[in-house]
Order: sequence, then structure tokens, then C-alpha cells
Amino acid sequence: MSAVLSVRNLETFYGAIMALRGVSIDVEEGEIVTILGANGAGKTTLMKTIAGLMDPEKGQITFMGENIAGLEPDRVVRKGISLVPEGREVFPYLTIEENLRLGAFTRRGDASGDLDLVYQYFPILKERRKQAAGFLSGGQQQMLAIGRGLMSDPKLLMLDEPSLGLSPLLTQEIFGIIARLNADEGVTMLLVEQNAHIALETAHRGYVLEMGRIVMTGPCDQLAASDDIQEFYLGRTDETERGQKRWKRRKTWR
Ligand SMILES: Nc1ncnc2c1ncn2[C@@H]1O[C@H](COP(=O)(O)OP(=O)(O)OP(=O)(O)O)[C@@H](O)[C@H]1O
Repeated sequence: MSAVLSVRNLETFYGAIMALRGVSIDVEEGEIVTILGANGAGKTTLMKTIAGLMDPEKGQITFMGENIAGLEPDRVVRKGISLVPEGREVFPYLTIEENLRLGAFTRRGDASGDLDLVYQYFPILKERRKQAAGFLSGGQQQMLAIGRGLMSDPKLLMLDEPSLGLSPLLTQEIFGIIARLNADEGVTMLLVEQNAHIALETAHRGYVLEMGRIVMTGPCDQLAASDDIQEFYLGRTDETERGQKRWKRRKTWR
């Protein structure tokens, strides 16, 4: 395996607010890597910085051996990184197929092979391809957003909170498709997800981001077995004097 993406000491600011405080992560070819973290930890900022939507103040982003830090977003897409943003933004007045074709704007040749692949994984999109995207349910819009992300034939697909606002059943369905895209098509993914249960089940490795810093990393089975992860992210509630334990453990977290 080789590192497709290598982020080193990344610092990103919103004005005076330092959202990323020296973040380093790697994504190897064929992996699903997840970033866990509470609200405001900096997960979206990390993805936006990698995608070129925000400029880092410091640090390197190496993708397929090339430094891409600070490149314009369309250049980043052309290099092979596709971001499926939080909130599944689709163009409601365009048809499903038009939405999908927009995802292929960076492709030179014919994108029909990619369209077939998307329809193979999301048959409901094929069935409804002539309808306006605004009529799709929330789960179907998320499928469309992922499908559009695949249309540029990315070497790295970044997914920001795919389960947001979806029922547990739909979340299971979408994560099942994410896992199959990885296992069968070899799509490498960076996954930000608040639902730590499903993220740790689906991904191979993970990082825990807290207040702009990586505080923990490892294979997902190890992370899932850790007391800290169980308590903070998997909602284990069998602790007595929880508040105090939490505070003590925090002191030894790093
Ligand atoms: N537009 C903005 N202007 C100022 N500060 C911002 C802005 N967006 C995010 N921040 C701050 O940057 C930090 C990281 O935010 P970010 O959205 O990356 O976190 P997150 O981990 O993705 O959280 P969430 O799960 O809520 O999306 C937070 O402290 C947040 O308040």
C-alpha cells in the first residue's frame, strides 16, 4: 500500500480562530479512513482545506506525491479528489441525471461509464433519472450527492457526514453502499462522521480530532475497543461518577 494522501502539520484559521492546530493524517490506497470528533472539532475545516475551499496558513497536503496545498478547488478535483459536502447540496431544479453529469465537469471524454457505475450502485437514481432532484427524499439526495462525487472518477472520495439527518435504516443502507464501493471498486475514502458506531464499523483506520488536534489514531477495531472512545464517542453509560472520571481521563488522553 502507498499513501495517496499525506497531510502534515496543517494549520487553518477563520480570521483569528485557529480551527486546525497542526493536523497530520495519511490515507493509503484502498482504505476507508474516518475522522471522528465532536461538533466544532475541525472535521469539516480539514476536508475543506484538503479540497482547496480554504487556504491553510501552514503545512503540507501531498496527494499522489504532489503538493496541492492552496490549489484552487477545481484544480484539486482535476487532481482526483472529490468532496461530497455536508448537507447533500443538490441542484433541486435540475434532473437527477443533470446533477450527476455536473459531477463529471472535469472529465474530458465520455462520462457514460461512470454514470452506469453510479446507476449500478444506486438503482433508484436510474429509475428517477428524468425527475427533478428536489423531489427526492433526504436519503435519495444523499445518494445523488455521493453519485455526483463519483462522476469525476476520483482517486480519493471525501464524505462529510453522510448520515446527517437520515433514519438509522437509511444510514445502514448508505453505509452498506459505501463499503461495497470500497471493497468492489477500490474507491479510497476519507470519511467524516458523527455516528461513531457506523464509522468505526465501516472504515479501516481512524483519527480522533479534538479542538483542531489529532489526539488518537489506530485501526478501527482498536479504537472501538478503547475506553476513551467507548465513553466519549460510543456512548457507554455504565460509569459511576461519570463527570469526574471524564475529567481525569481527559488529563491522560494524549
Ligand atoms: N465560518 C466560520 N467562521 C468562524 N469560525 C468558524 C467557521 N466555521 C467553523 N468555524 C469554527 O472552526 C472550528 C471548527 O469547525 P468545523 O466546522 O470544522 O468543525 P466540525 O468538526 O466539522 O463540526 P460539525 O460537526 O459541527 O460540522 C469551530 O470552532 C467552529 O466554530
